[in-house]
Amino acid sequence: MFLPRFPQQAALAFLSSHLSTYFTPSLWLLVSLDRITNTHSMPMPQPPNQESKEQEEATPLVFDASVLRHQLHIPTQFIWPDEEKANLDVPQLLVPFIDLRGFLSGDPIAAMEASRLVGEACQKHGFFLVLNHGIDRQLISDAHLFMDHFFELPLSQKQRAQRKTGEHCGYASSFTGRFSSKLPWKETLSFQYSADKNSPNLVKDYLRNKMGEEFEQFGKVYQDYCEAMSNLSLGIMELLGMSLGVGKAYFREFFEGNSSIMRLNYYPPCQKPDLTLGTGPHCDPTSLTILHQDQVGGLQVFVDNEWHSISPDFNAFVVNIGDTFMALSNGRYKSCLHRAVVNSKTTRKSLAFFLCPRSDKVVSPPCELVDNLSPRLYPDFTWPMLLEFTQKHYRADMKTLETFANWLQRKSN
Ligand SMILES: C=C1C[C@]23C[C@@]1(O)CC[C@H]2[C@]1(C)CCC[C@@](C)(C(=O)O)[C@H]1[C@@H]3C(=O)O
Ligand SMILES: O=C(O)CCC(=O)C(=O)O
Ligand SMILES: [Fe+2]
Repeated sequence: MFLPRFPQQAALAFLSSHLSTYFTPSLWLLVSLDRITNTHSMPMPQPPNQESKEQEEATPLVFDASVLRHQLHIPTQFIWPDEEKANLDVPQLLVPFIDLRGFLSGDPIAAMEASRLVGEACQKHGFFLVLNHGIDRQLISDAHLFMDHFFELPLSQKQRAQRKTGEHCGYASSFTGRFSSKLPWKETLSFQYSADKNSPNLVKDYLRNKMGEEFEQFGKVYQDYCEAMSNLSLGIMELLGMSLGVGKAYFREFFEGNSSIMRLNYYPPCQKPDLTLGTGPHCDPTSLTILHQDQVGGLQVFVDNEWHSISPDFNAFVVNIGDTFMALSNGRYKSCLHRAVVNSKTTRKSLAFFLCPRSDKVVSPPCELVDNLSPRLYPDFTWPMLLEFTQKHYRADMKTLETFANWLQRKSN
């Protein structure tokens, strides 16, 4: 557990300056060499898990689903250990369907009821579904359609947007250059969205610049989709604030001008779906995830010591709490372990919007959520600090927040 040792602001200033020193390019090189040679000579605590080392050692291998599909044996890097292997036939999770129609039209009674249901789900496992969310059906269909166009392009064209090591945006094919084992059976395209008024076309410009002029329309669809997701998440933040007793404006204001991540997940069919995983078990390090899955199904959530599925529903978004919101709520609301399984017949797609605070926002719970009975569980941090942790030091899993908090604490000692 985190025990504050300094006044909070001082601790944060100390940690951020330490972190930025740690990552100046020349020092970063030293740190990398230090990791490779394992001499541990740097005065900083070492990153806590395997992945930083894996990132150095990964043997690039190309994930080309159209080739792999015809092989009898899948490469060993894609085979997950027995204790993590997928079970495709699991019971369904009982998650509440929360109808947002009344809340979105300003009905205070409907808002109270929606916030009660949201609060109940977030204390238990952090997953719920929203219906009548006000997002245009055509926009959702277009977002899926343009995903098909993108992922069906030849590899060389998708690689125009190739994601570089240490970066979280771009096209990644199974993370073959990033990790060397437990590779996910998927391709992804991720990009940054900003709700800041000064960056109204970030998504559109990024996609057009990377992919070419002919991707103008493609960029527009995802620009609009991200904007719609950002607005929906601010509404959900009102419900979360009401349910936690801090008022509806608190978290909405915290996430205004958010700097979020949009990710397109594309899972090709796999001849051995019981040996592999599309996305490994993890808790999202981000604040709130709004997911739209196609009709195929594959999302599983670990509740009451058992994996459960969440069935697809075109009319619903799956919403879940991430580690950053768990820290903001001082542990009241749970960020829950989940994964995505693949199947042998059909490609599966999902659209994930990861709400993240603006980079200068300090993640620190409101005073109403801290008292003698509920002391601070996590140190102050900013989202870029946690993001950097997941991209350079630690492969996100079920323990990301705990490991990050301990890492920060050791750094501050
Ligand atoms: C900040 C992030 C890291 C990952 C993407 C995301 O934007 C949110 C979730 C993270 C992830 C999906 C959790 C599972 C492992 C991971 C490597 C993946 O399979 O995609 C994670 C993402 C990452 O790029 O590190
Ligand atoms: O594809 C899915 O259903 C889940 C993906 C996921 O958990 C993620 O991208 O963080
Ligand atoms: Fe996730």
